[in-house]
Amino acid sequence: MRYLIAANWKMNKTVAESVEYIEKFKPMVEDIHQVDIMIAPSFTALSSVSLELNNTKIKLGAQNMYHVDRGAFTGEISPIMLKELNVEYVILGHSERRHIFGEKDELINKKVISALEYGIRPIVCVGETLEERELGITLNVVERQIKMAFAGVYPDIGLCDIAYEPVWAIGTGKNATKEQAQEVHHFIRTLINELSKGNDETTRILYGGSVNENNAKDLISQKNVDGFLVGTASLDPEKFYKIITHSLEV
Ligand SMILES: O=C(CO)COP(=O)(O)O
Repeated sequence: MRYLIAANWKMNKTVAESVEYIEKFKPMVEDIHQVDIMIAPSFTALSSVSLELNNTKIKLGAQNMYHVDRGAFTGEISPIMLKELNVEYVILGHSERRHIFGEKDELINKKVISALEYGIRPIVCVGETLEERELGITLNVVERQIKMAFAGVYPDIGLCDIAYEPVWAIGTGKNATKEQAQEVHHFIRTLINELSKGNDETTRILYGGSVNENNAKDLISQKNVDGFLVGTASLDPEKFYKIITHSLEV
């Protein structure tokens, strides 16, 4: 399994700041070929970052998209607009989209289907809230989110990646322990194996939620942790680079 180490910059960095980051980061990872590296900047920086990443191995991602190719959808971004900028990955169903903007499983499913149609690889985010964890329903929540996100496309799960991001671990500095992560990742691996009838060999199950240069090695050493989706720590090229190098050590 080729790991994927992905940066989700969320609503951070202007165009100038994004370009400055990439110029610093590119030479740092020039000789790293063993893992896939992806960066998802803000929509306004996609075009400039796309040019910067030309002729590098670093992949470009978007943080969201709408599922329709054009039309009267004020404020939305379509898959053809992303394709034009060489976007290869799209983060879908992030908990901030679900909880702040009210995205439901049904909409996430439409977006997954659309991304696959346009050849953009979805990274589908799932994860429980603190309340759900305390109620002991973490695995039920993750199962529902996965079954609904991939409804109608189970045989194509291998064309997607999944990020397990417990909501209580995002931006809190309180990451899941390696045991907590492994338990859910193992559950997801078994579930997608069943759903896709064994077609999931290329699906990476990423962990996200307060990943940093100090906890990355412990987390990635777990059998079913196939990479990371990093928020805060990815905003600093040195920290993001360290997370990548730790994932080369396992
Ligand atoms: O939401 C995340 C990545 O998508 C994780 O964010 P943090 O790394 O800031 O906790």
